Amino acid sequence: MDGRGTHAPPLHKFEPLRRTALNRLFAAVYACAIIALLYRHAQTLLHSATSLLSFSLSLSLLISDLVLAFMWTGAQAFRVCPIRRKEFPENLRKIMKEEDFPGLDVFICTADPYKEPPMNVVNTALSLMAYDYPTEKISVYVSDDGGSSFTLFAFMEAAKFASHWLPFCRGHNIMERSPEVYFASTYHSWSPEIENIKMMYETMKVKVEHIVDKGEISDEYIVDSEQREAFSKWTDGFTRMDHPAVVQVILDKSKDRDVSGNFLPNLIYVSRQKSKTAPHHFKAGALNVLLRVSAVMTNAPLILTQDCDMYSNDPQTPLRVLCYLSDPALQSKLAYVQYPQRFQGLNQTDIYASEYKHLFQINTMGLDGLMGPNYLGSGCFFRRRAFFGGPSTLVPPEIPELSPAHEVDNPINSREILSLAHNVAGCDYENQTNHWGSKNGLRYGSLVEDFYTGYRLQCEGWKSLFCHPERAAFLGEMPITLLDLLSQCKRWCIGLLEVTFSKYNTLIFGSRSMGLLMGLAYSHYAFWPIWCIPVTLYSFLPQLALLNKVSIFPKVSEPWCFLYVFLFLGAYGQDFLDFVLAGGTVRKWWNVQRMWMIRGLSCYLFGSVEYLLKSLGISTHGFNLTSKVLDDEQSKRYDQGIFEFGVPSPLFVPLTMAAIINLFSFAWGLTEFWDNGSNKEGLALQMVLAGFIALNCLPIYGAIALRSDNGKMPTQITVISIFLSVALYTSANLILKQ
Ligand SMILES: O=c1ccn([C@@H]2O[C@H](COP(=O)(O)OP(=O)(O)O[C@H]3O[C@H](CO)[C@@H](O)[C@H](O)[C@H]3O)[C@@H](O)[C@H]2O)c(=O)[nH]1
Ligand SMILES: [Mn+2]
Repeated sequence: MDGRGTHAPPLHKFEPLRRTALNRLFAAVYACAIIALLYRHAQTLLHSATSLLSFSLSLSLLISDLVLAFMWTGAQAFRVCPIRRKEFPENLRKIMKEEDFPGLDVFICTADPYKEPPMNVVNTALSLMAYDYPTEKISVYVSDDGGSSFTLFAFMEAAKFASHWLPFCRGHNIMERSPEVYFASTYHSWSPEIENIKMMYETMKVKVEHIVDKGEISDEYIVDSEQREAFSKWTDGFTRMDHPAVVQVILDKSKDRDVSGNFLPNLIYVSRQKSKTAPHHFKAGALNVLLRVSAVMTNAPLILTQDCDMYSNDPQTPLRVLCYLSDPALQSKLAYVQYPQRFQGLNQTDIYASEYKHLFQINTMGLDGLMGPNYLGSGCFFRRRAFFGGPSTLVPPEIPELSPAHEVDNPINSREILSLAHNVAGCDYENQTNHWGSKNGLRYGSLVEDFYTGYRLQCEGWKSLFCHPERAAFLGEMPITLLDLLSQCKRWCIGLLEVTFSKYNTLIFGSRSMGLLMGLAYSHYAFWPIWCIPVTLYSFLPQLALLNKVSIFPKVSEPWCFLYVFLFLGAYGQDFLDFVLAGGTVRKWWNVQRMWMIRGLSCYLFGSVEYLLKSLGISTHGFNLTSKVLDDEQSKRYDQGIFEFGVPSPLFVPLTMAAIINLFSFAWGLTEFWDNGSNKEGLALQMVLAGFIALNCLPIYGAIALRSDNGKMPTQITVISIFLSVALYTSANLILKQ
């Protein structure tokens, strides 16, 4: 299983996870249980055909369980053969000379100087420029969709700072190469040298933040004519949605040196042309522009795509990638090596489950044993060639300069190169052919361009790999308010449905191109938002039935009851084990299952509805950027593990209604009939379910009734939810009491 022959030292290895055999056995047992359940549903449905009411009740339960069964089936693909890899970067230099390392073009995307403060973007860029990799092989391209001169200014400052920072990092062999993180950490000793570089950093930070606050770059900050010329592009008519392309070489590796005399990597600022009339395809469009601009300027065979908030936490990261890329056995079909997305600043029990451990770590290991993980948008090293057709069918770009095989022979700052770079960053450029976004580059048509692009590449026959070292390779940020998190998740849902309802449907097209298992795995995600169907139905139907003493689950004395208990405990239990074995804690797992319920009642639901409205042409939606700015008060509450509502958003309404109805039905059940009721046995499971959901809703009750801070549930939402709950209860009464 070694990556090399027997003589050379190994560069990587992998081993299947030990639980695989048990997983398969359990899947077989659980599948039988699901079939039994469906059989029972079919029976009840036939018997209930007499009354419309009981028929629709049974039908709703059947639909819910069909969705659950479908999602379960998809999830099995992740459990068939999960593997864990390990690489040995220390052996790399024994096999390869540094001169033979491939060039690396790093792409960083940013889109708004207010939601993504330039200093954060700069920190990310510096951490990547300081990789333990030959500097003359690195080029960092920053895509600024915010078209902000402040971001350009910040990078001009960062370039000066880099000439001190890069040699400093290498000299001291530090791990945290994001200056902000390094200076905030407390475990290094202090020396005059460190004090000095810290001062430099602070001065730069103050300057950049001052400019962003003030909203203009005053003359005193512009030091030379080159800078003046760069900023002169920001004329009066320049807005973020309408402006010409700006491509600015800030550092040129052929002439800029750091303070110790070594070359600095290339650093290029790109703000693609925008026009109100041309679609810009959000991040996918931005990355395609970088793909072309970088092709013209450096055309490195290796590309790292990175979100602006995901800084490097380990300078060896590109070396690990080389461990795979240099393996001739993998080379020909390997499109990308994906690192997991991991986050910093999450609170202790991760109340919003923003770690997405299943999505980013557990399931990805499962996919790794099949054809490879899906693309996660950030922390991913691509082979440039993968963007130009399948492994054996090259789809050449319209001009030879963009071809992955093209060798750049002009200096990046030459007039020819710059003019071509501006040309390929134009908003009409892609109209020449309609290959971009469909056959070349990142794929258009979905708000989750990462998921969609990885999927399409794998359908073309490309493979991918998951690289998951213990020390996080990158650390990023997740929203700290519930609304931000749910809005992000809603955007993902809309994007996923766009894939589901395209001609590249993951079940049909996906299974045909990649085989059933991969098709199912991708479908598990593409159909993600339909979780809202069972979650919503199970949060309301059994409870409303309970309030009317209508039994919808088997009696506790019936054998069928065991089936329900087994299905519930089996699913939750296996999920729990998966989570804990991947290093999670019990409290975190509890929060994950809670958030699953919350998302089912909010973003999955609203995402599906919004997608529907959009398909009918009633509304439109775009890429609402996740804010990376922290509010002090909110941060404090987040750190204490308190849910943040605060904003009156419709997303909170179904959730609050479910909280009210479950509590009410559970309490009513307890007091009304539990002592002397007639159908205790028939209603017991409904009681348990209502109790379980109410337990999950504890933070919501707190937010409604006990809190007075700004993050509590807004009164409007409480009032609306009570009103709607009463309406729901009354109509259920009328219908069920017929
Ligand atoms: O028009 C746009 C919109 C976004 N971005 C950039 O895209 C990145 C991701 O945006 P963010 O608001 O942080 O979205 P998230 O939901 O946190 O990102 C996740 O989901 C996205 C797909 O929805 C993927 O692109 C990301 O890689 C993945 O981390 C950021 O660097 C943005 O600057 C652009 O460059 N142009
Ligand atoms: Mn993000």
